[in-house]
Amino acid sequence: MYARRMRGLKRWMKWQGIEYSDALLFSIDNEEMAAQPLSISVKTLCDLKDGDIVATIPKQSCLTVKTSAANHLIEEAQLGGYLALAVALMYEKSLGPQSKWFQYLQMLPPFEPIPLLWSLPEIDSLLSGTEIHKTVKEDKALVYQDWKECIKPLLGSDSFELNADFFTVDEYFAAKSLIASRSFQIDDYHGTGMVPLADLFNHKTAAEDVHFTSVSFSSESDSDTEYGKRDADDENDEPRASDSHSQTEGSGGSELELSSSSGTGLKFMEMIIVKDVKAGAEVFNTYGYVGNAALLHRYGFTEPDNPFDILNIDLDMVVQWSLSLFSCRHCRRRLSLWRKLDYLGCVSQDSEYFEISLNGEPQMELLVLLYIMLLPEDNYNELDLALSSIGEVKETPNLRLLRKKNFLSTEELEISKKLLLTRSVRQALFSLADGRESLYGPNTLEDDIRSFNDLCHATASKLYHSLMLRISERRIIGKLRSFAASVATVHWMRFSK
Ligand SMILES: C[S@@+](CC[C@H](N)C(=O)[O-])C[C@H]1O[C@@H](n2cnc3c(N)ncnc32)[C@H](O)[C@@H]1O
Repeated sequence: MYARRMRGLKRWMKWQGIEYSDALLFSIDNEEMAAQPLSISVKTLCDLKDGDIVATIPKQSCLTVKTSAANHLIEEAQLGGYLALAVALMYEKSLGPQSKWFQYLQMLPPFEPIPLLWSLPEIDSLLSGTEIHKTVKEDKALVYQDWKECIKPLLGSDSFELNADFFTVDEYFAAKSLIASRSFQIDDYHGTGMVPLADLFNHKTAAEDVHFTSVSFSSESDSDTEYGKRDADDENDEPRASDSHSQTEGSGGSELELSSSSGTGLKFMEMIIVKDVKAGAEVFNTYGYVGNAALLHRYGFTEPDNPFDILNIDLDMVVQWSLSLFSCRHCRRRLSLWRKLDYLGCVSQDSEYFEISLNGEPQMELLVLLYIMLLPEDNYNELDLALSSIGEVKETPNLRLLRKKNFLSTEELEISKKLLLTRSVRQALFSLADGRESLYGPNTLEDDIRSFNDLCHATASKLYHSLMLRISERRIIGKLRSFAASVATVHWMRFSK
């Protein structure tokens, strides 16, 4: 059945002017597993060389708000962002064989089993403690709210004549999951859309084989715009929050690696090989330089040993730790002194948090906060006085240590970090590690690893990926403990001069 649909898709791509190399093989990996959603990968039948162009995709063949037959409806209903694209997708599905994308839609999975589509008990049992537990629950509520406020009213309207069966809340969640896992930012005019062929490539972290380039008719070499990679520090690499229309854009769209700032003049996108690929191998794209939390959140899978994994500790947890040792007044004053020194954690929506890197190193801001919380009262008063003085501020050793300008050079930063790692700060890091670990519930890391090793990936995909995420995060907690156990070797001399 799938082979016939695949032939239909290939014929359709030809009609649409989508050209691709004969070397590309679209392989259905799990055809015999009827209960599983279809899984396609792209392989190469012969050696591919760096620079080979393996596909050309006209933008007109992409399913976007601009190209969809739902364009007028979407404009009239004043829908925007990913919500509008979801309506376009649902609308095209509702047209059946009348849709320009019928053969393309026939090969799409009905949905992608990303956590947004998991039941609440599944989310609570599989994701608790992980970086995405709270976000996924919030996403679920917001997506439902979007449907109720923006899509449901369209169903009762005579002017739109929508087939309600294709616009149910379940269909909306399904459309959101497909957009999250396989939409691309095309250009300013088309916005985000579904890009046939490009969305068949699987992801490999930081080891992709193809990039995308937008090509103009007139001057190809001048106007090429690279799409393949994001900068490692691209802020879009984190799950994002809403835009103007929908509050749930972060959960709805991922913008796979095809983004462009190009204008409307560029009519095609090209897929270019960026490193040699041997015959028979899979050809991978990259969906961005992101850790397992973001991969699971947006695309429904994780990777072992992901170098972009990270762990966060909420400011709330630090405050709770502090309240377990000190009075409320103490905590408030110390926190405000930390802010007076111009410190801030990472901020996302309504939460403030600190990052712990893959190798277990806490963000400098966290070390400074712990140090201030634990300062003896005399030192705190001295520091507070120095900061409150009008006119010339009296430099004290602590002020010199804690001022942000000391962290500008790598050498000073490393020295400061070691000085901040007093015995009590290290003890505090252990307590925070314990607190963060307790969020995962009663199962230990060893229990998780044992369950993971006993699993069959193919039949227990949700459990497999959620365990992979828990294990990746808990290993970082282990490294945080090792970091806290490391002994500082720098002396105060430098700062007390
Ligand atoms: C853009 S599609 C890629 C093509 C897809 N395999 C298909 O069958 O159409 C993205 C989806 O492919 C799957 N996928 C991509 N890369 C993967 C990987 N490295 N490991 C597991 N699943 C992956 C995930 O289900 C993801 O949501």
